[in-house]
Amino acid sequence: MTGECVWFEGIPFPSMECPLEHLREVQENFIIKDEDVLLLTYPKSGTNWLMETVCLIHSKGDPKWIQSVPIAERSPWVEAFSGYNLLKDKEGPRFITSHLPVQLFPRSFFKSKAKMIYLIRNPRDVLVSGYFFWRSAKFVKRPQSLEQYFEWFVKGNVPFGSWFDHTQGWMSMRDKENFLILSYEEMKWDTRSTVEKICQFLGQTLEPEELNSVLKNSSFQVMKENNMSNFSLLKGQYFEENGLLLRKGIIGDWKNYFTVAQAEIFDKLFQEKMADLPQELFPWE
Ligand SMILES: Nc1ncnc2c1ncn2[C@@H]1O[C@H](COP(=O)(O)O)[C@@H](OP(=O)(O)O)[C@H]1O
Ligand SMILES: CCc1ccc(OS(=O)(=O)O)cc1
Repeated sequence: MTGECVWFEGIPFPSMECPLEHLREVQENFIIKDEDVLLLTYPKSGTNWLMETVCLIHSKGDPKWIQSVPIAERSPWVEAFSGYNLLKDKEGPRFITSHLPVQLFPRSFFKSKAKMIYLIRNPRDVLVSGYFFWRSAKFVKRPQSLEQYFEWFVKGNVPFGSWFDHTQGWMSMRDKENFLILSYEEMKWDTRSTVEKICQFLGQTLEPEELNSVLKNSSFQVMKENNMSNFSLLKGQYFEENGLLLRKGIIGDWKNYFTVAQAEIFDKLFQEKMADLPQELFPWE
């Protein structure tokens, strides 16, 4: 194990980019503007795919921006020290990414009209994706086995805390007109319709060939080869290995890893924790 997490309000955060004083500063003093677009996810839900898609929609399918500027500079993570510094002086509409749970998000946001997209994914696939990702990261407590990570995940003892609490928290915004919920699964099943939905939400129109270019340039294979988007620039400082962000990009990989007992524990937990939300919100269930 290298880095440990820092704990803020009962939740573990990556130690390197999210020191305690910084998380407090973000919550209390960062100003969200009405024209901002917020990309909100629990880690490993397809955050970077959504970022790439939104950037390409913004550039009307022209890949120049995504091929020349690192993804973390195009839509910085506000809770990351470096992201915050990029964002705070930026003029005009901003894309802002965040894994923060709703109760720790900048307070100014509750009074703003900023558009928010909350992307969810089957937590079982989130768990497996997270295991392979965090075990190579230098800035969190690394799991030694999937069995260990499963135990941590169901207790919420993983970076950014409990998936269940994160999802419950942000879902409380779901009746707001500036809040769009998407799922990784619908993005995979019908990427074109999902991109059209995002365009409509953002008030952006695309010509058919522009839409085709968005789809092509945000595809798994093209993103995997784009060094501005595949985290290869972070190898060394943040990660031991390359290729962990765009690992498989499929639905249902958890079935290759969970034991029968783990699948049963997870089903029970999901039912207990999410029973009060409409089940149509979770297309994988
Ligand atoms: N263009 C794309 N198409 C499909 N899946 C993508 C994708 N870009 C990233 N992903 C998947 O999203 C997950 C990473 O999520 P995040 O960006 O939130 O960290 C990874 O899942 P897997 O580890 O299951 O492959 C990754 O493969
Ligand atoms: C803010 C720190 C952080 C942690 C993990 C990240 O990767 S991913 O979004 O989960 O792929 C990015 C930033």
